[in-house]
Amino acid sequence: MGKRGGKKFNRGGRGGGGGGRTNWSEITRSNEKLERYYNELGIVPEEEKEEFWAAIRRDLPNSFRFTGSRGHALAVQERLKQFYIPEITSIKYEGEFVEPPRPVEWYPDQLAWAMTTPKQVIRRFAPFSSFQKFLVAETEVGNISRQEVVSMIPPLLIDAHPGMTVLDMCAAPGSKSAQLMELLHAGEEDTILDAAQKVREGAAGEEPLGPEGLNDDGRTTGLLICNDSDYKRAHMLIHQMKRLSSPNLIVTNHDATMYPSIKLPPAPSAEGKPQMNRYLKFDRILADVPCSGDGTPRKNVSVWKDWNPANALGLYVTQARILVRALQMLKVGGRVVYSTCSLNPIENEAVIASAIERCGGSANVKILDCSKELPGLKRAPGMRDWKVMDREGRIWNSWKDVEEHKEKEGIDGLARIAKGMFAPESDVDLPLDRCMRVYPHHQDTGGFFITVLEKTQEIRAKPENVSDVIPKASVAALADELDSRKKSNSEPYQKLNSLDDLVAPDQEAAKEAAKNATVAEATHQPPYSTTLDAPQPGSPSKRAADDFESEIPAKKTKLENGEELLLGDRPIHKPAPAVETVETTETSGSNTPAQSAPLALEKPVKKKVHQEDPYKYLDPNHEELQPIYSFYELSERFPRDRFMVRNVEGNPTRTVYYTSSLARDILIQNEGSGMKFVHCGVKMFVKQDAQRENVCRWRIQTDGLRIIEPWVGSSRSVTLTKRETLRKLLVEMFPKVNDDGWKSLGEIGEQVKDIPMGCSILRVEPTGKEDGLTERMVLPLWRSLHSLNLMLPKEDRRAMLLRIFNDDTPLVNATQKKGNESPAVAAPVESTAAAEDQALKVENEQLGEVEQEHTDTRETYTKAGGEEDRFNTTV
Ligand SMILES: C[S@@+](CC[C@H](N)C(=O)[O-])C[C@H]1O[C@@H](n2cnc3c(N)ncnc32)[C@H](O)[C@@H]1O
Repeated sequence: MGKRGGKKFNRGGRGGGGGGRTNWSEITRSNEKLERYYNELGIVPEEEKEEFWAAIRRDLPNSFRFTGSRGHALAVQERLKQFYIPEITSIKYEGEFVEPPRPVEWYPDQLAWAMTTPKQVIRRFAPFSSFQKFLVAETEVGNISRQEVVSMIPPLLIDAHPGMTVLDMCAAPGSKSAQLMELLHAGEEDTILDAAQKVREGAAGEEPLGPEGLNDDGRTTGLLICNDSDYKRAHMLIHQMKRLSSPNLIVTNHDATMYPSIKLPPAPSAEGKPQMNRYLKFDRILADVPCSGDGTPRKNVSVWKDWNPANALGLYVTQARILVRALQMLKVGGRVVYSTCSLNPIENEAVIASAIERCGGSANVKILDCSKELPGLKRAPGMRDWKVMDREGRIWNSWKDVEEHKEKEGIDGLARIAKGMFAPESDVDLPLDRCMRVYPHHQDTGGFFITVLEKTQEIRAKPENVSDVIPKASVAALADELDSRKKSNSEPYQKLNSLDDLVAPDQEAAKEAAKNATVAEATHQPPYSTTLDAPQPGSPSKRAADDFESEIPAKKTKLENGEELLLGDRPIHKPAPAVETVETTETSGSNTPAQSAPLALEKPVKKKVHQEDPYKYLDPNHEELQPIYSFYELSERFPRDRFMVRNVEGNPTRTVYYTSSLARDILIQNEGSGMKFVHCGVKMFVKQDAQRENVCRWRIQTDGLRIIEPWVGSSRSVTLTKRETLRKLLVEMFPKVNDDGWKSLGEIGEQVKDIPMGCSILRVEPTGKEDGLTERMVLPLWRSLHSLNLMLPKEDRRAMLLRIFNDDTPLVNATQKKGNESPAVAAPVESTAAAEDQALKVENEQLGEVEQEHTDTRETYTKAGGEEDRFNTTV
C-alpha cells in the first residue's frame, strides 16, 4: 500500500538535526496485520470503516487545557478568547483561513480546547509565533497543560473530590495526574481565604474550619500518590507536577503489579491490647496502564511501522496484574478507572474481564454505566465478543480452537496466548458493553479505551491459572531440551522448527507460582493455597474484609545483618544504601547456575540504585521556626508540625518544605521500609544570604506562597491595585527605593519606603476600576537596603507581561548594566553607600539566580524530549 492520509510533518527534533530520529514523512501510514485484524474484529460498524481509517491516518489536532483549580487560569482563558482567537482567525495557512481553537464540548467549564492546526505548524509557522509564545509561557507556569483530548477523559470519570485518597499507578509523564490533583484542590483557594478571614476576625473556634474534604482550615485533606516504575519518567512526572505546588502529592517508583501496601500510624488501642498496623486504602485509583498504543498513530506515526500482534500478547499479563492490584488496594465503594490508548480488545475488555474474574466476579466488582456522563462525548460500547491474533498473524476464534491446534501441531507461534485473552464464556454475564471506546473519527481525536469499575465488596484475588497460558520459550529451557534430545555427545543437535515447541509448561508454572507468592506477600494475602481454602475459624479471612487490609498485627523479623523489618506489610526490601547513586553488580539468570550451565552466560548486569535524600520533619519547636513565625507574623493557626527538610541530620540548612499531614504521616511511618518515595513537599522557605542583621534569612519561596499567604501578618505585606504599578515591577528587576526612588513606584511607594528589609508579600487586589486589575494575585517581594525585587523567574515575569499587558519588551535589570539603569539607579549614590550597594547587588543577583535556576531545572526535563512517546502516552 502506498502513502495515505493528510499532510505529514517532519519532526526533526527540537535540538536541531534530529540525528537518529525517524523521519515521519517517510513512514507509510498502513500496516497490513493491524488493518486486517481490526477489520476482521469489526471494531467499528461497516458503514464507519472508511471514516475510521481515514481519520486514524491524519495528523492529530492540537489541544490544551487550563488549570481548573486556579482562579487566574480563568484570566488566561479570557486572554485566549479576547486576544488570540481573533488573531488566529486572520491567519492564512496554505491559502485557507485557519480554524481557531474551540472549547471541547464535553469538558466542563470550557477548560479544554482543541484546534485542527497541528502542533508542528503552530511551532514553526511565523504568524503563530505570538500564540505559540503564549502557550509556552503559560504552560511553563502551570496555567495551561498541553494534553491530548482523549487523555483528558479518565480523570473526568473518576469522580474525585477534595479529601479523597487517590493513587495514579502508572502516572508518568503526569498529564492525568495534574487533572487529578486539580480535582483534589477544587475550591480550595476560596475556602482558605474564608478560614483565614474568620481566624483574623476572632470568629474561629479551636476546631479546624472548612467544608468536607477541605476541613483543614480550608486546605484539602486529600492525597494523591503518583507512581511510575521507570525512575527517569518518574522525574518527568515530578517536573510536571511541581508546577501545581501541592503539599498533598507523593511520588513513588514501584512496579504497579506488586505495589507495596503503605503503612499508616497505628490506631489508638484499648489498654493492654497490641497496636494494630493500619494500611492506606484508596478512594480512587487510576490505572492508565502501559499499552501497545495503537490508538495513537495520529501522533506517534511509528505505530504504523512497529505494530505487531505480539505487543498486546506481551502486555496483557502486566495490565491484568496492575488492575487486580488496584482493586485490592481500593476501598469498598471506591472507583478504579482503567484506561489505555490502544484499541485491541486483548489489552482492554479481556483485561477487565480477567481482573473481575480473578477478584471473584461481578458480585465484588461492578462495571459502571457511564453512558450519561460527559454528555456530548461520542463513544462506542465495549466489545462483548472478539478474536485473538497470534504473533504470526493467525486469528483465533476461541481458546478451545487454540488448545485443539496445540494438541495436534504443538505450540509453534502461539506463545503467550492465554485463555483470559478471549471473551468470557457465554454463562458469564459481564456487561462489557459498558466499557467505552473512543475512535479517531468520532470527534477527530486519538483512539482510547476507558472503563470505570466500582468495588462493591472486599476481595481476595485468585492466582493466575498458569495452565491457561501458552508459555514462551526461554534460553534455559532451550538448553535443557537440546541436551535431552542429543543422543550422544558425538551426535549433532536435531533441527528444530520453533523455540516454543521446546518449552515444558511446568517450568513456566514454577516461575509464575514464585511471582504469585511475591504478589501475595505484597498484598497482605496469605499464600494462595490458604486463601482458596475455606476460611479457618479465627483466621484473618474470617475478619471483616476491610480490616484485613487495614489492620495487620505488627510482626518483626531480623535480617542476617541484624536489621529489623516489619513483616506482613510488603515484600521484604532491604533499606536503601546510604550513598547517592550506586551501581551494584548482579549476575543474571537464576540463582542455580548449574542447571542452566550449558547455554546460560553469566553476564554481569549493572543495576542503578537511586538513592533519594531522606525526608526529616522538624520538631514543631525547632529554634529556626520561631524567628520565621515572628518575622512574618505567621498565625499560630498555621501548622508547625508539617515542615520537613531533606538531609540525614534533619537540620534546616537551605530549604524547608511543607507537606500535608497525611503525607507527613506516610513518610514517617514508612521510613526505611523500602518504600521508594521520590518526591514530596513544596518548597516553603529558602535560606537567603541577607546582608543585614535582624533580617530573617528564610524567604518565602514562590511555590509555597499560595499556601502560607493568608496566614502572613499585615506588616509583611504590600497591597497593589493599579495596572501600571504591576507592569513597572514586572519589567524592572530591581527598582530603586531609597534616595526618593520610592516616589516612582506610585501607589506602593509609601508602603515599601518603610517596610523592613527582607521578604514580604505583594497582594494584587482587583478593584473593578479602569486602571485596576481583574485578577487577585500574590507574589513574593524582597526589600533590600536600596531597592525592591519581585522574586519571580524571568519566565513568569514574561508570561504575566504578555498575558496582562500584551507586552513582550525585554526585562530591565537595573543592577547589571549602566545602559539599562532606571532613573532611580542613575541618581547620585552617596560614597558611604557604595560598598553597600555592591553587596546588595550581589544579593539581588543571587536572588534572581536562585529563581532562574529553579526554572532552568524545569526546562531540562522538557528539553529531554522524545521520552513521552516511548510508552505511547497520550500526553
Ligand atoms: C500510558 S503511560 C502513562 C501516562 C500517564 N498516565 C499520563 O497521563 O501522563 C504508562 C506508564 O506506565 C509506566 N509503567 C510501565 N510498566 C509499569 C509497571 N509495571 N508499574 C508501574 N508503571 C509502569 C511507564 O513507565 C509509563 O510511564
